[in-house]
Amino acid sequence: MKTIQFFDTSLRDGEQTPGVNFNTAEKVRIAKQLESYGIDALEAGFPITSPGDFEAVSEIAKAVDTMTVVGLARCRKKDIDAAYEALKHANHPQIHVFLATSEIHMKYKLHMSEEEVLASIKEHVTYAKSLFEKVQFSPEDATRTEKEFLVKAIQTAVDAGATIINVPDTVGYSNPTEYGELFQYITSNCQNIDNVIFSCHCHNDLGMATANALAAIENGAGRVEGTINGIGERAGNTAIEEVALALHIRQDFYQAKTNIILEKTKMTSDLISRLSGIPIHKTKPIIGGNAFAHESGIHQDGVLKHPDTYEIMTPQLIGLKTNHLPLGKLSGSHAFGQKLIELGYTNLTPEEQQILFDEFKVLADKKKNILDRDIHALVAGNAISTSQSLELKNLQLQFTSNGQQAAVIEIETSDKEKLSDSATGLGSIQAIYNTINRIMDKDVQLDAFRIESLTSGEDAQAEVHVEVSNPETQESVHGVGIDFDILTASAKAYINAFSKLREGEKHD
Ligand SMILES: CC(=O)SCCNC(=O)CCNC(=O)[C@H](O)C(C)(C)COP(=O)(O)OP(=O)(O)OC[C@H]1O[C@@H](n2cnc3c(N)ncnc32)[C@H](O)[C@@H]1OP(=O)(O)O
Ligand SMILES: CC(C)C(=O)C(=O)O
Ligand SMILES: [Mg+2]
Repeated sequence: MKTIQFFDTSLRDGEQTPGVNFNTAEKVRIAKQLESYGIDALEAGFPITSPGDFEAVSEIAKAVDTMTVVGLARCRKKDIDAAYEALKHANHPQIHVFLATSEIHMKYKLHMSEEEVLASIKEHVTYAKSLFEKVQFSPEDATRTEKEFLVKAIQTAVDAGATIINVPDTVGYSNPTEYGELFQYITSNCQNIDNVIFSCHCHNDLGMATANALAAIENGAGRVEGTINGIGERAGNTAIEEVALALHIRQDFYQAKTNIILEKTKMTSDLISRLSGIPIHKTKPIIGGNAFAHESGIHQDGVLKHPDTYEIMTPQLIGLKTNHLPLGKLSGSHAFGQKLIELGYTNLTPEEQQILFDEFKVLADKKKNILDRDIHALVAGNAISTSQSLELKNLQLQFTSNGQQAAVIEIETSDKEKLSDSATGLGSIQAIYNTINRIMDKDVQLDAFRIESLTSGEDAQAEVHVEVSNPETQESVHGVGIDFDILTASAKAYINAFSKLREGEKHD
């Protein structure tokens, strides 16, 4: 089985992500993490670009032990000298020399002819080889380069001493079929390449960076360049964790292994995300927040019965503790029942569970994320409504911005009698409470009103507490109402208090 190497460029191409700027200490920390993650070679920077980049490459060179440390250089002697200086303390130094070979780049950017480009490659790779044992050459914009000329450029670099040839899809233009064929074309047309490692470097402009890297591997690439979380110039680079996991999970197909310690994937990804300030999209493969989350009922039921039904890898494989079954409107009774058990509601009868499940579905239609506290509230709310003799059946409000508010309310008694009426008030809550007073034909006194948000977010559930007293009997009761809507929760709390007053009257 072949071994595929990983060349990480999170600190060089990754730092070309607009807005990303790692300081030296952060870069050293990342380098150490990448070494422990099993990265074979780390492009620590482009030393000529600034004193800061030079210092970071030097510090990483000193800090890293077994991993190869790479410095980038244009085909300019001063760039190669700077890389040499920065890497002089590295245990395993490597230089990466590049020059664009596509007609567009040669004509408009470099203002160089094909002959000048070939001469520059020969001169600078030869010079790099006089200072470094490991020399990598990249024909920038290879995938838009005329193929015969690309082979000439690569052959020139190999003849001058390059032992690693990287084939960049600089602008993310290629697709897996073409990119794979390009590796076939290069390897069958270049000479003396027995000891040359071919490497791929893809950008994600058309969303094909991972697929292209895998196509390169299928066609002879022994090394993959990429970044953690796929950060990088424009739409980013190949995400190393995606290729590493694809090779692992589909070893049957790719017949390849890597040196990556997969269990460190999540912590490595988290570190890059934290220090780069680039959050990971929820649906990002492997490391996105939803990668191991199952929301729909049929999937949740399957995963509860056997995770393999809907998971091609375990969360533990990438260093996560567990998968996640978020509850939402598409969840089913199995997942809901499992959540009730997790939260300690183990004594519910099947009928009680069914009532709660029906209420949960109504809530989930209104609320995007159902949190544990929502379930607690649901159970608590249900306990309130099943124990009370009055239940809110309907509430309608008419709101005017500069006048009296009006409410129409229907209440059902435990004998299934429906009572309804309407009233106005200065505010919506006063209108609701005046209406309930009319329905109950009693003027009680509202002594206290308190509202709490049970969960966070715009769609949080509200819990309303009221203290109500009967002036005739001096009896004082506490009522509570829980609902997604504040005004409904307020009505429920008041009705709950009335239920208690009625209970008290019955017992007198
Ligand atoms: C595909 C990639 O990701 S390539 C890497 C991109 N990374 C960066 O650019 C890192 C940050 N860059 C920098 O700090 C600066 O661009 C530097 C220090 C590298 C160069 O700065 P300057 O000398 O001011 O030049 P500037 O960036 O404006 O222009 C680039 C010059 O390099 C030349 N050049 C570009 N690529 C190469 C190359 N591979 N070999 C030789 N010369 C090159 C350009 O033709 C241009 O030359 P010119 O000044 O003769 O026209
Ligand atoms: C420097 C080169 C390899 C590069 O980043 C690219 O071509 O995308
Ligand atoms: Mg690049």
